[in-house]
Amino acid sequence: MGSTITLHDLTKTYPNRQRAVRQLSLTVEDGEFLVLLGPSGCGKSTLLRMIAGLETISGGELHLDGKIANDLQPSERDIAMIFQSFALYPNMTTAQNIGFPLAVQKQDPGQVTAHVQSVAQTLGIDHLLNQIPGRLSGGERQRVAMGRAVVRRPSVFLMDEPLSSLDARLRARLRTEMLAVTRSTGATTIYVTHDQAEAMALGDRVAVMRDGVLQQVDTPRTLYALPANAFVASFVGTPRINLLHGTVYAPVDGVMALNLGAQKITLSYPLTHDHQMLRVVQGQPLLIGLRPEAIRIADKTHATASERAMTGVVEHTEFQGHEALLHLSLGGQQADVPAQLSDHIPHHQARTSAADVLRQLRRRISLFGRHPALPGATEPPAQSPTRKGIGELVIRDEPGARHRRGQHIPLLIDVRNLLVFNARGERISPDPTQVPQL
Ligand SMILES: Nc1ncnc2c1ncn2[C@@H]1O[C@H](COP(=O)(O)OP(=O)(O)OP(=O)(O)O)[C@@H](O)[C@H]1O
Repeated sequence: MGSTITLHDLTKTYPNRQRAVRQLSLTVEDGEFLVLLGPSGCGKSTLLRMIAGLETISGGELHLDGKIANDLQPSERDIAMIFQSFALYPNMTTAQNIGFPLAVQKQDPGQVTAHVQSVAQTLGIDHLLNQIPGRLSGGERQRVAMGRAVVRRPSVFLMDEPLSSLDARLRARLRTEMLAVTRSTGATTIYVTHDQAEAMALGDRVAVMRDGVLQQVDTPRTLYALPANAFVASFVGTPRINLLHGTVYAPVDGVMALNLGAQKITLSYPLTHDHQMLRVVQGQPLLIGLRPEAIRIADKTHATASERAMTGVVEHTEFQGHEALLHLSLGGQQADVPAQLSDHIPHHQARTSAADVLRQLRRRISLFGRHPALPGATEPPAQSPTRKGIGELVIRDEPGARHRRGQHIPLLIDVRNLLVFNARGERISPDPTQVPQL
């Protein structure tokens, strides 16, 4: 059995006034495997340590199974923690290390031996029960550490980058084993990592943090397809999402398009509700997000109804074995992820509903008549891109393809896969987290 962990506005300010976690609210369901993901220093470990009781809570509330737990001692929380550098007792054998938590509880030695044997078997280390840690490999030591955490069947596992010191192959194998072991106990798990691939592979849900602030918590699929903001979009997925500066061009009596500098992407008609809404932000600086799979190399004669032709100029190719990454110039400008606004806690509730904004928008358009009078309408130029040295677009290519530097490549962009963020980086299309206000 696991526990439900609820955080209400959890905050940590260190004595040096470093605000490591800011008003973080989140519920981890009983038996869930939640991954905390974010760059180094974003507050993941601090959050985990507050839940474990190893760090005092500066503000907000921690609930375990509905009961406030802010001031419970670590030993009163029924939580096991596993770290990257988990210290095993160097003079104890594997069996003694695994059995230690039970021995401390003064359990019957016969039962302890049987229990240790069964845990070691599950983790594939039963042949190492008489070895001391110094004679074990990194992966084996980590399995022993896992065994020691599992043996007392806690209701919560907190894991802080437990595999980061291991090589890539062993990590991939151990993480699958770890997932299986925690699932078999039914415990609730919070797993910290800064490796997005690991997070996506493991998590029932993934909570993304930045500068102490929770950005989004969702299933890996939703996180990838509907990132709440440009930071999440660029943190999740390899190769990274392409972020380009762009504006909306929306003449009242013409075809709506996204202006990317030298080239444009016309939108599909009939416009989706989300694309209709983009009219509201006409002329405003936006970030256009294009995942590599939204773009393919093909001539416009092959375009489907939702694909638009563009031209890219090859800057360079990165060979990756199973694929190649092609860096291209579009004649646009690559955008950075906007800085976190200090104290900006993202809230995903729209102030006005999308339907309301669309109603107002239609009324305004009918008032303007046939004149493209909404502010900010500048028709995108249609220029041919030139090489700049650094491409702003990265797409996947066949590993055997031989594209020359400076070569013009025909591209098809699927407008159904466009992500649009406002200048603060909040997603406004599709399915806006912040409905653009008129
Ligand atoms: N004891 C402390 N005193 C003061 N500041 C601290 C302390 N521990 C951590 N910090 C600061 O709090 C912030 C969050 O640190 P934390 O270790 O929680 O981040 P993290 O996301 O786990 O990073 P990493 O992935 O590198 O372990 C950092 O700016 C860090 O320097």
